[in-house]
Amino acid sequence: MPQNDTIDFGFTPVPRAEKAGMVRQVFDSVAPRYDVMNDLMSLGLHRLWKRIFVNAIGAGPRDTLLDLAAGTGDIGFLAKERGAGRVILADINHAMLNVGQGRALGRGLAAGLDFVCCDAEKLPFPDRSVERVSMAFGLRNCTDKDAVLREARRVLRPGGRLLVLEFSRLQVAALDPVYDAWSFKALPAIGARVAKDSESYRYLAESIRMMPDQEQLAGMFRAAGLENVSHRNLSGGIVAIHSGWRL
Ligand SMILES: C[S@@+](CC[C@H](N)C(=O)[O-])C[C@H]1O[C@@H](n2cnc3c(N)ncnc32)[C@H](O)[C@@H]1O
Repeated sequence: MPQNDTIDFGFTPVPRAEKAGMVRQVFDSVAPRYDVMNDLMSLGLHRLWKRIFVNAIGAGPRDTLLDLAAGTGDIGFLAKERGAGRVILADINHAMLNVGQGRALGRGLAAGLDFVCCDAEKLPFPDRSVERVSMAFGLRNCTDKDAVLREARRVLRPGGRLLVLEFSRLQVAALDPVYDAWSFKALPAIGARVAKDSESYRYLAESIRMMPDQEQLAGMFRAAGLENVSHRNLSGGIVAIHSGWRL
């Protein structure tokens, strides 16, 4: 098979056309236990990272925020609670969005939130229609990451901003062995016990390692036409927030 027709699904090359379906199966499987697993896998740190991320998004009451790969809603809910105007939660996976809709009702947040099932690589929104686009822990699961960044820029109004929160590269190499042990031994074991699915968590750990590093992702932002690109490491580079503007 020619190299161009394969893409990484974690550490395994798979036919490009099959990755989206395989990712969908992962999130179908993990959806019911996704939130509790996030707390266990990150030792609660994801809550801090997401609060910092939503502060960086800075969506005000007049802004529309499009949150891509919204999953079970954490980013959209926090943004809404902090005064964002319209919030659109977009995800390719019905099971994740269904969990999110239930959570929104439980938090009294249903008004002002729109749930849209769509592919971030091909957005069903008009050009120049939103002030902010965000994506947390979604980009590494997409088949064509460059297409996602181009689509995000297309739907942003001039003066609008894209922010991406993703796993990145640790800045202290001495910590790599500990991080590897946690990712490749502990995570699948916790996944097997709590979510009854070690394979999905093995994929998630592998996909973290396959994610472009801080500089590479910044270069992809620029190649998509975003400007004033910057990034900020959190927790020593375990994750990073990338930002770029449509001017
Ligand atoms: C790790 S979850 C992140 C959920 C949420 N943003 C959070 O931070 O908790 C990744 C999400 O990306 C979604 N996803 C994967 N590929 C996608 C695509 N091409 N377009 C939109 N969403 C996608 C999955 O369905 C899943 O809900």
